[in-house]
Amino acid sequence: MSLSVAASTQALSAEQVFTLLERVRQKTPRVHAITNAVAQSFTANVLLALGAVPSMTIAREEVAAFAGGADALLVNLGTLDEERRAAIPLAIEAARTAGRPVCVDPVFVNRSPVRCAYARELLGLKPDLVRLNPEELTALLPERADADALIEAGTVFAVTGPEDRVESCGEDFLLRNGDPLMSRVTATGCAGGAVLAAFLSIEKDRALAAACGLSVFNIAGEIAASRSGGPGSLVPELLDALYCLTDRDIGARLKTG
Ligand SMILES: Nc1ncnc2c1ncn2[C@@H]1O[C@H](COP(=O)(O)OP(=O)(O)OP(=O)(O)O)[C@@H](O)[C@H]1O
Ligand SMILES: Cc1ncsc1CCO
Ligand SMILES: [Mg+2]
Repeated sequence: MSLSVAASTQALSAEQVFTLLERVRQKTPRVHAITNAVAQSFTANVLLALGAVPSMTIAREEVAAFAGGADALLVNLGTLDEERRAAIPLAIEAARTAGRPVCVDPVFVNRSPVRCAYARELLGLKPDLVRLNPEELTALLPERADADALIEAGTVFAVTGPEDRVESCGEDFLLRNGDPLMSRVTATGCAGGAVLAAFLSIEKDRALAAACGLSVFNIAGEIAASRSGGPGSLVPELLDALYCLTDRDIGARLKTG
């Protein structure tokens, strides 16, 4: 399902992507990630390799302080247990009050009506960005008009898979970096959501931030795949590639438009 309400798909320059990556590295934003139990460690390591700082607590007594003091909030529904259900609205309210971007990853809403209903409530809070797969998008927003209304209200959608689309009320981006091996390691999408949160914290143009963040993550994934023999070695190679990523890497590999 395409969401596009914008006039055209924009190209992205390697300079734009590297400039935003450098801003992330210079600012070292803290991303508070309420993420699933499977993704936690990998997500924290991806943020550190990127040059950001992770915090991950889900304790209801502390989560507002952590989220309110962070530079961005990621809410991932992959293991939506009681503790996370309680923490998520507290964290969103704290991040909103502090004026920080809120990113939502509605993992597996296509597999659970209860989770889908919860995720729709979160959409009512107008997150800055929603990152998801096409199947999750179809389950979450079967009516095109509902998706369009959210986009018009300012939420950006980052739909990932073999190709990635960033859809917004301004510019749209079509991104073609990444490697199929990335989908053979769990939580690459989840960790990518944390990267997007970091980029949204340093750039007010959310669609541009999302496009640059996805490009950085997927170019690192491509480099990692070229150096690894399979999913096991992809993980450390991805962390190393993200940490070492240069303007030349981006210039040589960026595929957009
Ligand atoms: N076939 C592919 N070719 C290139 N890049 C891919 C491919 N499949 C996935 N990716 C990239 O890998 C990353 C993970 O995307 P994917 O859509 O698989 O996430 P996901 O299913 O939400 O993952 P998870 O839920 O396990 O975290 C994205 O950055 C995406 O662009
Ligand atoms: C495998 C799995 N199960 C719940 S979350 C998760 C990580 C990928 O989304
Ligand atoms: Mg996912």
